[in-house]
Formats: sequence, C-alpha cells, structure tokens
Amino acid sequence: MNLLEVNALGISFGGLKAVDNFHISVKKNELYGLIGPNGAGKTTIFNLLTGVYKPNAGEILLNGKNLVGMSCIKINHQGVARTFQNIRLFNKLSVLDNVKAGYFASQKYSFLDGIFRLPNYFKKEKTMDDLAMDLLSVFHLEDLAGESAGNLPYGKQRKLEIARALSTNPCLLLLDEPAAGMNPSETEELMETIRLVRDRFDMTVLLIEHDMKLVSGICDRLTVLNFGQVLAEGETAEVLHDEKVIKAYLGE
Ligand SMILES: Nc1ncnc2c1ncn2[C@@H]1O[C@H](COP(=O)(O)OP(=O)(O)OP(=O)(O)O)[C@@H](O)[C@H]1O
Repeated sequence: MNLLEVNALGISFGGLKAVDNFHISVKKNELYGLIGPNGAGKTTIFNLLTGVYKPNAGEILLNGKNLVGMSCIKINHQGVARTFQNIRLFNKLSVLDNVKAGYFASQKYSFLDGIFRLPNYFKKEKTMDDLAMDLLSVFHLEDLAGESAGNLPYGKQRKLEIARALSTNPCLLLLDEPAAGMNPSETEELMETIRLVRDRFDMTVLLIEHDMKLVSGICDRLTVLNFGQVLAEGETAEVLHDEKVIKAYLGE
C-alpha cells in the first residue's frame, strides 16, 4: 500500500479550478517532488493535504485513511507535518522552545500542574527539553538552543523549521520550497539534511521545489503540475526529459 494516495482531488476558487482531478501515489520512504510553473496549484495541494482547504472533490488517503474533512490538527495527529514557503517560526522564542512547541500535544500536563508547578509539570518539561535537544543535535543546532529563532541565519532557520515539523512525529513531511532564497552551498547542505531526515527518521517526504539541482539531486520520483492538472509523473530523470515538461516548465 502507498503511504499517500490521492485521487481525483479538486478545488475551485470562484471560477478558477486551482486543482483539477489531481492524483499522486507516494510510497513509504520516498523523496517525491511536486514541481510546476508559478500558480500551477502546488501550494494549494499542500493546503488540501493539511486541511487548510477542503476539496470540492476527491480523496486523500494516508495509510488508507481518508483525511478529507479532518481539521488541520487532526491531520497533523494522523502524521502529516509541513514547512512553509516563507519560513514561519516563532521568531521571538528560543530555538529550543520552537521545537518544544511541537511536543506539547504528546507531552501534556494539566493547567493545575503548570500553575502550581506540580511534579508532573517538571517531569513533562524535562522530557520535552530532552527530546527537543536530541532533535536539535541531529541538525547540529544544539549549541544555538538558547538563541532567538529570528536571529538564526536563513539556512539554519530552515533546518529548525524542519526539526519543529519532525517534533510532531509525522510519517509524511511536506516541504514547500525548502531551498527558496538559499545560496548554492546552503542548498547543498539542505539536500544532505533532507536525505538525513529520510534515513534517520524513516520519513516519507513530498516537496515542492523550483530548484532543479535539488529536485534532480534528491527526488526519486516527480509529478509535474500545470494549470492545476498533472502534466507528467514518473522517475525524476525521465520526467525532466519529457518534451511537454520542458515546453511547459523548464524552457526549451
Ligand atoms: N485562497 C485562494 N483564493 C483564491 N485563489 C487562490 C487561493 N489560493 C490559491 N489561489 C489561486 O490558485 C492558483 C494556484 O496557486 P498556488 O499558490 O497553489 O500555486 P503554486 O503552484 O504554489 O505557485 P508558486 O510556485 O508561485 O508558489 C493561483 O491562481 C492562485 O492565485
């Protein structure tokens, strides 16, 4: 069974069919790319997969369970986490607290535990600190744990966003243009990070990206979107040499 199976997915905004009859099948542990021209509907698909938008048609099966109609939080609890095109960290919070934020759902303590600083409060806080520090060390961010997230250089903010997404213990990670705004050496490092995330966390990754070096360097398979519809899909090298993909997106 595929980890993610999407069939006949569609959404319209007014008269615009932003996503139309979209399908995709992603296997467990795949690094899968979703590419296409600006405005093709890629981010809209992420918004559908994460429950930000409700589709007009279609189904989204994660491990066989239909996510359509579930809230964003419920979908996250099912195992879908994402990062955003424009980094969305809690800039004023520390690096550590940004990651800890992801653990609150699994490491709950009561209002009274918190107010009266009961033993359970310290126990859960310590567990979250330890988990968050472990995660930060995977991304070589542990020395920056006390720093405000907003003070980190761009490449490290991206890593922190990925770490925070992983703290919710997902099985599917959605990365929206992770290399946007990065210089070539940051992009190179990001490729390593994404591979590490797949291998170390047994993760399946679906990513939107315009950087073809990153796409061809790490994606096992691709789907190309054009005007909300699937233009091509398959093995990365094959898709990138497809005449209609070159014409519609990559340039001749
Ligand atoms: N909430 C909305 N209301 C109206 N139109 C929307 C909404 N969200 C997306 N759209 C439209 O849907 C289309 C697809 O947009 P989307 O952002 O998904 O494209 P994209 O492929 O992610 O583009 P880019 O590569 O530039 O990020 C665009 O025409 C966009 O204007």
